[in-house]
Amino acid sequence: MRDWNILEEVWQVIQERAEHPSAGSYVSSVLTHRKGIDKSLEKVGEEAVEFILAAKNQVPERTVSEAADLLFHLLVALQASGTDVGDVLDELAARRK
Ligand SMILES: N=c1c2ncn([C@@H]3O[C@H](COP(=O)(O)OP(=O)(O)OP(=O)(O)O)[C@@H](O)[C@H]3O)c2ncn1[C@@H]1O[C@H](COP(=O)(O)O)[C@@H](O)[C@H]1O
Repeated sequence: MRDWNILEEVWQVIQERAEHPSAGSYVSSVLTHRKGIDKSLEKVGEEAVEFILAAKNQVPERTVSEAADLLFHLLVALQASGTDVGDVLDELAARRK
């Protein structure tokens, strides 16, 4: 089974960027965007559509790449909305049958 720690690592970097915005950081640029949370939500929407198209058209490399974009932008949007990813994990765990 693959190591899922990368999701936690990326989440930690997103927290770090939120607490200490830095000039060259893409995450900081999204979190401090003039559109506010809308920028982050737009990215989730865009990447979801791109993922759907790649999967629907059965293009494996693009499906992987767009899924990574979607997961990344979902994590950024969780941060932008003040949601703790730990609560999302708890919710998934509570749904286990
Ligand atoms: N996983 C990612 C990641 N995936 C995509 N991107 C960036 O997302 C940007 C958006 O690309 P798009 O083509 O979708 O969009 P665009 O039209 O160019 O830009 P916008 O729509 O966002 O304005 C690109 O600049 C990519 O580099 C990412 N930027 C950062 N990360 C992770 O976040 C960490 C922190 O990054 P920084 O905040 O840049 O230090 C990195 O170490 C990575 O782990």
